[in-house]
Amino acid sequence: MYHLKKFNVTSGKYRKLFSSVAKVIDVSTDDKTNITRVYLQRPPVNSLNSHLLTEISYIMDDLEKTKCKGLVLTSNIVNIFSAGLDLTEFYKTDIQKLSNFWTTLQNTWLKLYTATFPTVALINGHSPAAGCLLALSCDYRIMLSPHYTIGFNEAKIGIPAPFWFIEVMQSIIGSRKTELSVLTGQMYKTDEALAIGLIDETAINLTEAESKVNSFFKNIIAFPGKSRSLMKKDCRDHIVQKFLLKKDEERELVIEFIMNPKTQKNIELYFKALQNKV
Ligand SMILES: CCCC/C=C/CC(=O)SCCNC(=O)CCNC(=O)[C@H](O)C(C)(C)COP(=O)(O)OP(=O)(O)OC[C@H]1O[C@@H](n2cnc3c(N)ncnc32)[C@H](O)[C@@H]1OP(=O)(O)O
Repeated sequence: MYHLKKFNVTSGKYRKLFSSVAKVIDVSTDDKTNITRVYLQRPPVNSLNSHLLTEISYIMDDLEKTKCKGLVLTSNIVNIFSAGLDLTEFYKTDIQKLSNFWTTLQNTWLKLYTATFPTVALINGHSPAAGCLLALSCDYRIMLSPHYTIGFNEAKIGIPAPFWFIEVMQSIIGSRKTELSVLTGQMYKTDEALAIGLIDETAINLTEAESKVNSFFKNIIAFPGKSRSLMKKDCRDHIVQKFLLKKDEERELVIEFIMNPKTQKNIELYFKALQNKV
Protein backbone atom coordinates (compact mmCIF):
# COMPACT_ATOMS: atom_id res chain seq x y z
CA MET A 1 0.00 0.00 0.00
CA TYR A 2 1.14 3.52 -0.67
CA HIS A 3 1.05 6.52 1.53
CA LEU A 4 0.73 9.51 -0.72
CA LYS A 5 3.53 11.82 0.25
CA LYS A 6 4.88 14.89 -1.40
CA PHE A 7 8.16 16.17 -0.13
CA ASN A 8 11.36 17.34 -1.69
CA VAL A 9 14.44 15.19 -1.75
CA THR A 10 17.83 15.53 -3.40
CA SER A 11 18.03 19.34 -3.36
CA GLY A 12 14.41 19.74 -4.28
CA LYS A 13 14.93 18.40 -7.77
CA TYR A 14 12.78 15.36 -7.21
CA ARG A 15 9.65 15.10 -5.23
CA LYS A 16 8.87 11.81 -3.66
CA LEU A 17 5.36 10.82 -4.64
CA PHE A 18 4.81 7.54 -2.93
CA SER A 19 6.59 5.47 -0.38
CA SER A 20 5.75 1.90 0.44
CA VAL A 21 5.75 0.50 3.92
CA ALA A 22 8.00 -2.40 3.00
CA LYS A 23 10.03 -0.21 0.67
CA VAL A 24 10.36 -2.75 -2.12
CA ILE A 25 10.29 0.14 -4.53
CA ASP A 26 11.35 3.73 -4.32
CA VAL A 27 9.64 6.35 -6.46
CA SER A 28 10.65 9.89 -7.24
CA THR A 29 9.41 12.39 -9.75
CA ASP A 30 11.34 15.26 -11.30
CA ASP A 31 9.35 18.44 -10.62
CA LYS A 32 10.41 20.12 -13.83
CA THR A 33 9.90 17.27 -16.29
CA ASN A 34 7.27 15.19 -14.48
CA ILE A 35 9.35 12.12 -15.30
CA THR A 36 9.20 9.45 -12.61
CA ARG A 37 11.92 7.03 -11.63
CA VAL A 38 10.84 3.74 -10.11
CA TYR A 39 13.65 1.88 -8.36
CA LEU A 40 13.13 -1.80 -7.59
CA GLN A 41 14.69 -2.55 -4.23
CA ARG A 42 13.69 -5.93 -2.91
CA PRO A 43 16.86 -7.62 -1.60
CA PRO A 44 18.67 -9.71 -2.37
CA VAL A 45 17.87 -9.87 -6.10
CA ASN A 46 14.62 -7.99 -6.83
CA SER A 47 12.79 -11.23 -7.44
CA LEU A 48 9.20 -10.47 -8.32
CA ASN A 49 6.84 -11.77 -5.67
CA SER A 50 3.18 -10.82 -5.22
CA HIS A 51 4.07 -7.88 -3.03
CA LEU A 52 6.58 -6.31 -5.39
CA LEU A 53 4.32 -6.86 -8.41
CA THR A 54 1.39 -5.30 -6.57
CA GLU A 55 3.47 -2.26 -5.69
CA ILE A 56 4.49 -1.85 -9.33
CA SER A 57 0.85 -2.21 -10.32
CA TYR A 58 -0.25 0.55 -7.89
CA ILE A 59 2.43 2.85 -9.18
CA MET A 60 1.36 2.30 -12.77
CA ASP A 61 -2.21 3.23 -11.82
CA ASP A 62 -1.06 6.35 -10.03
CA LEU A 63 1.21 7.43 -12.85
CA GLU A 64 -1.65 7.13 -15.35
CA LYS A 65 -3.86 9.24 -13.07
CA THR A 66 -1.24 11.93 -12.48
CA LYS A 67 -0.53 12.29 -16.21
CA CYS A 68 3.08 11.26 -15.84
CA LYS A 69 5.32 12.38 -18.71
CA GLY A 70 7.63 9.40 -18.56
CA LEU A 71 8.80 6.47 -16.47
CA VAL A 72 12.31 5.16 -15.88
CA LEU A 73 12.29 1.65 -14.45
CA THR A 74 15.54 0.71 -12.76
CA SER A 75 17.03 -0.91 -9.67
CA ASN A 76 18.54 0.12 -6.36
CA ILE A 77 20.16 -3.29 -5.91
CA VAL A 78 23.81 -3.44 -6.94
CA ASN A 79 24.38 -5.63 -10.04
CA ILE A 80 20.76 -6.76 -10.31
CA PHE A 81 17.93 -5.29 -12.35
CA SER A 82 15.55 -8.14 -11.45
CA ALA A 83 16.05 -11.90 -11.01
CA GLY A 84 12.63 -12.52 -12.55
CA LEU A 85 9.77 -14.19 -10.77
CA ASP A 86 10.35 -15.19 -7.19
CA LEU A 87 10.76 -18.95 -7.37
CA THR A 88 9.32 -19.34 -3.90
CA GLU A 89 5.97 -18.31 -5.39
CA PHE A 90 6.12 -21.50 -7.45
CA TYR A 91 7.60 -23.94 -5.00
CA LYS A 92 5.45 -25.93 -2.56
CA THR A 93 2.58 -23.56 -3.12
CA ASP A 94 -1.16 -24.18 -3.44
CA ILE A 95 -3.50 -23.62 -6.34
CA GLN A 96 -5.22 -20.54 -4.92
CA LYS A 97 -1.97 -18.78 -4.02
CA LEU A 98 -0.47 -19.58 -7.40
CA SER A 99 -3.58 -18.42 -9.19
CA ASN A 100 -3.54 -15.10 -7.29
CA PHE A 101 0.16 -14.67 -7.98
CA TRP A 102 -0.23 -15.32 -11.70
CA THR A 103 -3.18 -12.93 -11.95
CA THR A 104 -1.11 -10.24 -10.25
CA LEU A 105 1.72 -10.83 -12.70
CA GLN A 106 -0.62 -10.71 -15.70
CA ASN A 107 -2.33 -7.51 -14.57
CA THR A 108 0.87 -5.75 -13.63
CA TRP A 109 2.53 -6.63 -16.91
CA LEU A 110 -0.47 -5.36 -18.87
CA LYS A 111 -0.27 -1.99 -17.12
CA LEU A 112 3.43 -1.62 -17.89
CA TYR A 113 3.11 -2.82 -21.48
CA THR A 114 0.17 -0.53 -22.25
CA ALA A 115 1.36 2.55 -20.34
CA THR A 116 0.19 5.65 -22.19
CA PHE A 117 3.37 7.54 -21.26
CA PRO A 118 6.87 6.71 -22.54
CA THR A 119 8.78 4.14 -20.52
CA VAL A 120 12.51 3.42 -20.35
CA ALA A 121 14.24 0.48 -18.70
CA LEU A 122 17.60 1.49 -17.28
CA ILE A 123 19.01 -2.00 -16.91
CA ASN A 124 21.72 -1.64 -14.30
CA GLY A 125 22.20 -5.31 -13.51
CA HIS A 126 21.34 -8.89 -14.46
CA SER A 127 17.91 -9.34 -15.93
CA PRO A 128 16.83 -12.95 -16.44
CA ALA A 129 13.35 -14.25 -17.32
CA ALA A 130 10.57 -11.98 -16.03
CA GLY A 131 13.25 -9.37 -15.26
CA CYS A 132 13.94 -9.38 -18.99
CA LEU A 133 10.19 -9.17 -19.66
CA LEU A 134 9.91 -6.01 -17.53
CA ALA A 135 12.69 -4.42 -19.57
CA LEU A 136 11.27 -5.59 -22.92
CA SER A 137 7.87 -4.18 -21.99
CA CYS A 138 9.27 -0.66 -21.76
CA ASP A 139 9.54 1.50 -24.89
CA TYR A 140 13.33 1.82 -24.75
CA ARG A 141 16.18 -0.07 -23.10
CA ILE A 142 19.55 1.24 -21.97
CA MET A 143 21.80 -1.35 -20.36
CA LEU A 144 25.03 -0.95 -18.46
CA SER A 145 28.02 -2.78 -19.90
CA PRO A 146 29.87 -5.04 -19.96
CA HIS A 147 29.19 -7.53 -17.19
CA TYR A 148 25.44 -7.98 -17.03
CA THR A 149 23.18 -10.50 -18.74
CA ILE A 150 19.63 -10.45 -20.03
CA GLY A 151 17.32 -13.02 -21.62
CA PHE A 152 14.70 -15.70 -21.13
CA ASN A 153 16.45 -18.54 -19.28
CA GLU A 154 13.27 -20.48 -18.43
CA ALA A 155 14.34 -23.49 -20.52
CA LYS A 156 17.21 -24.02 -18.08
CA ILE A 157 14.77 -24.32 -15.18
CA GLY A 158 12.48 -26.69 -17.06
CA ILE A 159 9.56 -24.27 -17.27
CA PRO A 160 8.24 -22.76 -20.51
CA ALA A 161 8.37 -19.01 -21.00
CA PRO A 162 4.73 -17.91 -21.35
CA PHE A 163 3.45 -17.13 -24.87
CA TRP A 164 3.19 -13.42 -24.12
CA PHE A 165 6.81 -13.26 -22.94
CA ILE A 166 7.75 -14.88 -26.23
CA GLU A 167 5.57 -12.60 -28.35
CA VAL A 168 6.97 -9.48 -26.72
CA MET A 169 10.49 -10.69 -27.51
CA GLN A 170 9.46 -11.59 -31.08
CA SER A 171 8.13 -8.08 -31.60
CA ILE A 172 11.57 -6.74 -30.71
CA ILE A 173 14.11 -9.15 -32.21
CA GLY A 174 11.98 -11.21 -34.62
CA SER A 175 10.72 -14.80 -34.68
CA ARG A 176 13.87 -16.71 -35.62
CA LYS A 177 16.13 -15.11 -33.03
CA THR A 178 13.41 -15.43 -30.39
CA GLU A 179 12.90 -19.12 -31.11
CA LEU A 180 16.60 -19.88 -30.81
CA SER A 181 16.84 -17.71 -27.76
CA VAL A 182 14.00 -19.25 -25.76
CA LEU A 183 14.70 -22.84 -26.78
CA THR A 184 18.26 -22.56 -25.53
CA GLY A 185 17.47 -20.35 -22.53
CA GLN A 186 20.10 -17.96 -23.85
CA MET A 187 21.32 -15.17 -21.60
CA TYR A 188 23.01 -12.34 -23.52
CA LYS A 189 25.81 -10.11 -22.32
CA THR A 190 25.17 -6.40 -22.83
CA ASP A 191 27.02 -6.17 -26.15
CA GLU A 192 25.38 -9.32 -27.49
CA ALA A 193 21.98 -7.98 -26.48
CA LEU A 194 22.74 -4.78 -28.37
CA ALA A 195 23.87 -6.72 -31.43
CA ILE A 196 20.58 -8.63 -31.71
CA GLY A 197 18.46 -5.56 -30.90
CA LEU A 198 17.21 -6.80 -27.54
CA ILE A 199 18.35 -3.50 -26.03
CA ASP A 200 18.63 -0.10 -27.71
CA GLU A 201 21.77 1.38 -26.18
CA THR A 202 24.58 0.52 -23.84
CA ALA A 203 26.26 2.77 -21.31
CA ILE A 204 29.58 2.39 -19.56
CA ASN A 205 28.31 3.87 -16.31
CA LEU A 206 25.25 5.32 -14.65
CA THR A 207 26.11 8.90 -15.62
CA GLU A 208 26.24 7.97 -19.28
CA ALA A 209 23.07 5.90 -18.91
CA GLU A 210 21.19 8.81 -17.33
CA SER A 211 22.34 11.14 -20.09
CA LYS A 212 21.01 8.67 -22.68
CA VAL A 213 17.73 8.38 -20.78
CA ASN A 214 17.40 12.18 -20.87
CA SER A 215 18.13 12.30 -24.62
CA PHE A 216 15.46 9.68 -25.25
CA PHE A 217 12.85 11.66 -23.36
CA LYS A 218 13.94 14.94 -24.94
CA ASN A 219 13.33 13.48 -28.39
CA ILE A 220 10.06 11.79 -27.59
CA ILE A 221 8.43 14.38 -25.36
CA ALA A 222 8.91 17.07 -28.00
CA PHE A 223 5.98 15.55 -29.94
CA PRO A 224 2.31 15.55 -28.95
CA GLY A 225 1.72 12.70 -26.49
CA LYS A 226 -1.67 11.62 -27.80
CA SER A 227 -0.48 10.57 -31.27
CA ARG A 228 2.53 8.82 -29.76
CA SER A 229 0.43 6.81 -27.34
CA LEU A 230 -2.05 5.89 -30.10
CA MET A 231 0.78 4.58 -32.28
CA LYS A 232 2.25 2.64 -29.36
CA LYS A 233 -1.16 1.08 -28.80
CA ASP A 234 -1.39 0.11 -32.48
CA CYS A 235 2.10 -1.44 -32.40
CA ARG A 236 1.28 -3.56 -29.32
CA ASP A 237 -2.42 -4.25 -29.73
CA HIS A 238 -2.10 -7.64 -31.47
CA ILE A 239 -0.20 -8.98 -28.47
CA VAL A 240 -2.52 -7.33 -25.95
CA GLN A 241 -5.70 -8.61 -27.61
CA LYS A 242 -4.41 -12.18 -27.83
CA PHE A 243 -3.27 -11.96 -24.23
CA LEU A 244 -6.70 -10.76 -23.05
CA LEU A 245 -8.41 -13.52 -24.97
CA LYS A 246 -6.20 -16.25 -23.50
CA LYS A 247 -5.46 -14.81 -20.07
CA ASP A 248 -7.71 -17.12 -18.03
CA GLU A 249 -6.92 -20.21 -20.05
CA GLU A 250 -3.21 -19.45 -19.73
CA ARG A 251 -3.43 -19.10 -15.95
CA GLU A 252 -5.04 -22.54 -15.73
CA LEU A 253 -2.27 -24.04 -17.90
CA VAL A 254 0.40 -22.42 -15.73
CA ILE A 255 -1.20 -23.81 -12.58
CA GLU A 256 -1.38 -27.29 -14.09
CA PHE A 257 2.24 -27.13 -15.22
CA ILE A 258 3.70 -25.69 -12.04
CA MET A 259 1.76 -27.96 -9.68
CA ASN A 260 2.95 -31.06 -11.55
CA PRO A 261 5.34 -33.03 -9.28
CA LYS A 262 7.95 -33.23 -12.07
CA THR A 263 7.98 -29.44 -12.40
CA GLN A 264 8.17 -29.08 -8.64
CA LYS A 265 11.23 -31.34 -8.67
CA ASN A 266 12.86 -29.28 -11.43
CA ILE A 267 12.25 -26.06 -9.52
CA GLU A 268 13.59 -27.61 -6.34
CA LEU A 269 16.79 -28.76 -8.08
CA TYR A 270 17.28 -25.38 -9.76
CA PHE A 271 16.64 -23.52 -6.54
CA LYS A 272 19.07 -25.73 -4.61
CA ALA A 273 21.73 -25.25 -7.27
CA LEU A 274 21.26 -21.50 -6.99
CA GLN A 275 21.54 -21.54 -3.24
CA ASN A 276 24.54 -23.87 -3.18
CA LYS A 277 26.55 -22.29 -5.94
CA VAL A 278 30.06 -21.32 -4.94
C1 LIG B 1 4.74 -22.04 -16.94
C2 LIG B 1 5.34 -21.13 -15.93
C3 LIG B 1 6.11 -20.00 -16.51
C4 LIG B 1 6.95 -19.39 -15.46
C5 LIG B 1 7.79 -18.26 -15.91
C6 LIG B 1 8.77 -17.81 -15.13
C7 LIG B 1 9.59 -16.67 -15.41
C8 LIG B 1 10.64 -16.41 -14.33
O1 LIG B 1 10.95 -15.28 -14.11
S1 LIG B 1 11.28 -17.72 -13.45
C9 LIG B 1 12.62 -17.05 -12.52
C10 LIG B 1 13.85 -17.16 -13.32
N1 LIG B 1 14.94 -16.50 -12.66
C11 LIG B 1 16.13 -17.03 -12.57
O2 LIG B 1 16.37 -18.12 -13.00
C12 LIG B 1 17.16 -16.19 -11.89
C13 LIG B 1 17.95 -16.99 -10.96
N2 LIG B 1 18.93 -16.18 -10.28
C14 LIG B 1 20.14 -15.90 -10.81
O3 LIG B 1 20.48 -16.24 -11.91
C15 LIG B 1 21.08 -15.14 -9.92
O4 LIG B 1 20.57 -15.18 -8.61
C16 LIG B 1 21.27 -13.68 -10.33
C17 LIG B 1 22.11 -13.61 -11.61
C18 LIG B 1 19.95 -12.94 -10.52
C19 LIG B 1 22.05 -12.96 -9.20
O5 LIG B 1 23.22 -13.65 -8.92
P1 LIG B 1 24.02 -13.36 -7.57
O6 LIG B 1 25.24 -14.20 -7.60
O7 LIG B 1 24.17 -11.91 -7.37
O8 LIG B 1 23.01 -13.81 -6.41
P2 LIG B 1 22.71 -15.30 -5.92
O9 LIG B 1 23.71 -15.69 -4.89
O10 LIG B 1 22.53 -16.19 -7.09
O11 LIG B 1 21.26 -15.10 -5.27
C20 LIG B 1 21.11 -14.50 -3.99
C21 LIG B 1 19.95 -15.16 -3.29
O12 LIG B 1 18.77 -14.92 -4.07
C22 LIG B 1 18.12 -16.16 -4.37
N3 LIG B 1 17.46 -16.03 -5.69
C23 LIG B 1 18.04 -15.74 -6.85
N4 LIG B 1 17.13 -15.69 -7.83
C24 LIG B 1 15.94 -15.96 -7.25
C25 LIG B 1 14.62 -16.05 -7.75
N5 LIG B 1 14.32 -15.85 -9.06
N6 LIG B 1 13.65 -16.36 -6.89
C26 LIG B 1 13.91 -16.56 -5.58
N7 LIG B 1 15.14 -16.47 -5.05
C27 LIG B 1 16.14 -16.18 -5.88
C28 LIG B 1 19.26 -17.17 -4.38
O13 LIG B 1 18.78 -18.45 -4.22
C29 LIG B 1 20.10 -16.69 -3.23
O14 LIG B 1 19.47 -17.13 -2.06
P3 LIG B 1 20.34 -17.53 -0.77
O15 LIG B 1 21.01 -16.27 -0.34
O16 LIG B 1 19.32 -18.03 0.21
O17 LIG B 1 21.31 -18.59 -1.20
